[in-house]
Amino acid sequence: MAPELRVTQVDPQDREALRAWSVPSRAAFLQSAPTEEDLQERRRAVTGHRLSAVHDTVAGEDRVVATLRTFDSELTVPGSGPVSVDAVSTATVLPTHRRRGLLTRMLTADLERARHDGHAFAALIAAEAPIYGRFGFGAATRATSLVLDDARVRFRPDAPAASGSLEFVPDGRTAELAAVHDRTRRHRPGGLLRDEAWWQAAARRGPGRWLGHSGHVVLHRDERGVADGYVAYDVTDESVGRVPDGTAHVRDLAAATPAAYRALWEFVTSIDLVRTTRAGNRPVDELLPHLLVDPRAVQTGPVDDLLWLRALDVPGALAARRYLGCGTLVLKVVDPLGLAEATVRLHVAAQRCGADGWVCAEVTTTDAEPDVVLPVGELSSLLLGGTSAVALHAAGRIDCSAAAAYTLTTLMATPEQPWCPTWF
Ligand SMILES: CC(=O)SCCNC(=O)CCNC(=O)[C@H](O)C(C)(C)COP(=O)(O)OP(=O)(O)OC[C@H]1O[C@@H](n2cnc3c(N)ncnc32)[C@H](O)[C@@H]1OP(=O)(O)O
Repeated sequence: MAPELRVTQVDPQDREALRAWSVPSRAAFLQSAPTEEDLQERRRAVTGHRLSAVHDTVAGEDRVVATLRTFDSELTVPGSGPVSVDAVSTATVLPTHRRRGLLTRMLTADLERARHDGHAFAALIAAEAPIYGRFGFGAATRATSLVLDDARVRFRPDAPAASGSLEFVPDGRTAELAAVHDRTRRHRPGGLLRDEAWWQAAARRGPGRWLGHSGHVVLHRDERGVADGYVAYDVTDESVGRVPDGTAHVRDLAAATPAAYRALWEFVTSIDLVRTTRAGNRPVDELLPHLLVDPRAVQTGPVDDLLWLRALDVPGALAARRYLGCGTLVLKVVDPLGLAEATVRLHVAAQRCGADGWVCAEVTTTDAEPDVVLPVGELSSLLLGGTSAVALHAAGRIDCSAAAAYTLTTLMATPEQPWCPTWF
């Protein structure tokens, strides 16, 4: 980085500093300069976050030319619920300053800090797939889209029955939605904490927001009146003449019980004047097709990566999750940034089994000959159970025998595919 460039930390409560910080972050994401309202909202959203800025002198003035935002969050890992994670976002560089190493400088400094602060993981959503592998991140969750032909959606007689009740949620009333999400995000690997600021931002409307301009939220309650699911959806109308042709766009659907899951999908696919239901960012192993008489009423795809993970402490990351298989492997983890290099023995024995079937691993550093040599990004993409070690081995990305790749695949496997429904 050129000597005239300086890195500072920005206080979100400093109005002018936040305005200067917001210029590159909006320009790089192809948005216009921030309005007063944008700034107010941004301040609420980033309070308590770490904001880095790179400054340059441009036409004699000090200007922010690059940004990075990180904050402490929680990530659900297989079998053991949420663990702390360094969440990385708003990595932006003005187009006039790209490819001069500014992202590299900000991100490596933050990862070193996060490692020092005791985080075993960092996580981000990558704008483009080629950017973050060099920093030791690997794609750890995938997501897909669904298109439903509503007229063909009929539930099988053996599907869980819909019980309980449904109600529209008035704008801004997010407390019960937050409680439902908090219940559901703890079960599937890849779930992330949504804090109060996330829900405050969700309550506001506009283009690109959770609910867009004209979305609705419907809450499901069980028979005792406890909220256990919701669907947030937007509707567009493509009707021509008197032939109704509306589309419901599911923005978010969370269900803590099978009854809520069925009731919410049944509701959103049976709205009058709506013929098609679309849903984005859904898990790749969505249950819905299995519940239908005609599973082809649901068209699935394309599938894309979503959450990228980076182990910062290899023994800590392996010990944080639980396992369903058993076996022993020595893993040598290579790290391009030198932050998490380690050789560890991962031992999962059946007798360490918990009541729910998940097993704690014994993870010890060792100087034994490794069974598997792998880059930290590849390890990170295996950790939530969404990537096959057999596939990485076949692609030449991890160095081991076919038998060791198989053992690693069975050790890392999870009953449900990891999924992250939360953008940040
Ligand atoms: C977590 C998030 O916030 S994701 C959002 C990322 N931001 C965006 O997509 C907004 C638009 N893009 C940008 O602001 C910038 O181009 C950034 C942030 C992606 C990259 O910033 P830069 O300062 O240019 O990156 P930097 O110079 O440190 O590049 C490091 C390396 O990554 C490579 N790289 C950087 N961006 C990309 C990319 N989009 N595609 C492929 N390679 C890339 C560079 O070529 C360089 O490679 P090298 O070391 O082999 O020379």
